[in-house]
Amino acid sequence: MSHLFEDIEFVENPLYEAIISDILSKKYSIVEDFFSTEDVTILRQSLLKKHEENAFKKAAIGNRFEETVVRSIRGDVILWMEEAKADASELLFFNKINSLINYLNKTCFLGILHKEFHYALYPKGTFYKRHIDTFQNDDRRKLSFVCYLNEDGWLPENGGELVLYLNENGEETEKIIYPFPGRVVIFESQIIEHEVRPVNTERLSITGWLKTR
Ligand SMILES: O=C(O)CCC(=O)C(=O)O
Ligand SMILES: [Fe+2]
Repeated sequence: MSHLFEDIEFVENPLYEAIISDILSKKYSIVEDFFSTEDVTILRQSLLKKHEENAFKKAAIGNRFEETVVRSIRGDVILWMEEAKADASELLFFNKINSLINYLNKTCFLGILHKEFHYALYPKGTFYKRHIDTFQNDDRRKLSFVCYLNEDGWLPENGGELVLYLNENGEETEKIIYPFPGRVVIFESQIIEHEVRPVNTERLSITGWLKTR
């Protein structure tokens, strides 16, 4: 039977395998250095340049078609990324994402057909209250993906922790995740409630979703 597989080019990727095994066992995965220090610097510069050009807008709740800006729920400003118009730094980002998606589709049959990503900047004093990443009218988001673009040396007192609310043996526990540069957090969009605690220092990231259909 082995000849059936001879034509399929497949190289096992230990990093992606670790992500898959985490998600299967605990619904989330934390990956250090998904992006190298150089990649993070390039992506941070891209974010800051676009922010200086006033391209960001206040983030809304609801999907792109039913948006309301509610500052008491979320205070970040965002800019949606367009792969078709990606510059060199964004291509670097999308190349890594596409490689991960291809791997997930080959190995897990997740059927990821679409993706959406935005830059996010949380000004001092802002937060994103506890929520889930899917909408009543749209359940296509399967995996949430957050990548932190902060400077090296992010301190716990800077705030801005991502808190995942997990259910361990019927009890709710909090998984506290600091937004260290290069760190990526991936979790099941339809299951994991989470929040961003108030930030004391501007906090930079790219957030996105891998979607079906
Ligand atoms: O920035 C983070 O850590 C999470 C952001 C988030 O939950 C969202 O944008 O839906
Ligand atoms: Fe979220």
